[in-house]
Amino acid sequence: MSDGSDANDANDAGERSAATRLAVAERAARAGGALAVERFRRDVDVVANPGSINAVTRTDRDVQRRVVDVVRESFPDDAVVGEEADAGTAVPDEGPVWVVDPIDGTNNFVRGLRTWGTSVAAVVDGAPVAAVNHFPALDDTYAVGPGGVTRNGRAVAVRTEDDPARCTVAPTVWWDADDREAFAAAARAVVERFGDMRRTGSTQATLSRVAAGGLDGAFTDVTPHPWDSVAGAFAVERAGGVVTDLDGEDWRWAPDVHGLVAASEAAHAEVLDAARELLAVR
Ligand SMILES: O=P(O)(O)OC[C@H]1O[C@](O)(COP(=O)(O)O)[C@@H](O)[C@@H]1O
Ligand SMILES: [Mg+2]
Repeated sequence: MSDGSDANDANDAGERSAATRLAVAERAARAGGALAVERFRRDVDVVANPGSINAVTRTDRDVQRRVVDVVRESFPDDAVVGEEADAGTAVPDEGPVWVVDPIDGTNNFVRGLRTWGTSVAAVVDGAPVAAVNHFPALDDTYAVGPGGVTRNGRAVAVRTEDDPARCTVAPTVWWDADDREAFAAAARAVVERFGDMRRTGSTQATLSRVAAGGLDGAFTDVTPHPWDSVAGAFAVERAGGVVTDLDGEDWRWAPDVHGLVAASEAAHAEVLDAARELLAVR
């Protein structure tokens, strides 16, 4: 009869591997962020989609290369899903993959606003095991792993406020120009239900702030890109929050997942109700 030690050994090995991946994610995000912050407000070169929400800078591309180089030093054979070229765009259900957004919040980066960061998540068999969202111009680094969530090395957790009038919620991810009724409905749902609203220009920053209690919740009814959402959603969940789709089912990135509702446990039901108001305008 087993004394359970095999299962314990497997758990230990899993945690060790998550801890290794977390260390690599942090090294990679810091290396990428260091390159970006050197150029911030000095050398910002938009190379695609100037003036648009989808602007791309030379730095986005260079940072992704640097992040991937650091990951490959330790995990040369793992797949990469990333916002810029030479990477996949969908998270596979099997195997290890690194989900990379070199600069989440490129528009803020271009305009000299500080809320942008480098996001690196390690996913194994479809589930995140470690992630880092590094915001060098803010000096904030969120790390998510077996031990929970830290910001600059100190543990953080979601807020416990359950009075919507004292909650601040963010409609996030962005709605295209022909989708402004949904955007307006999202904003209306927030201002009519909650104390206040925020929009940061970076979904990873928004989700990181939910994880750390700076915001009570965030939601969208669109399917986010994995690089905009996986690390931050994992942070919210590991910080004690709840992350679902628009049907209230556990959220996991998939190409057809319907929306994202990430909130503290105390606020999630109300944030989900707000998000579901968007069903009426579709
Ligand atoms: O939280 P907000 O203000 O809706 O910001 C959302 C924007 O942030 C982003 O995460 C920015 O992503 P990129 O800068 O990597 O393109 C997008 O999802 C979206 O355009
Ligand atoms: Mg992004």
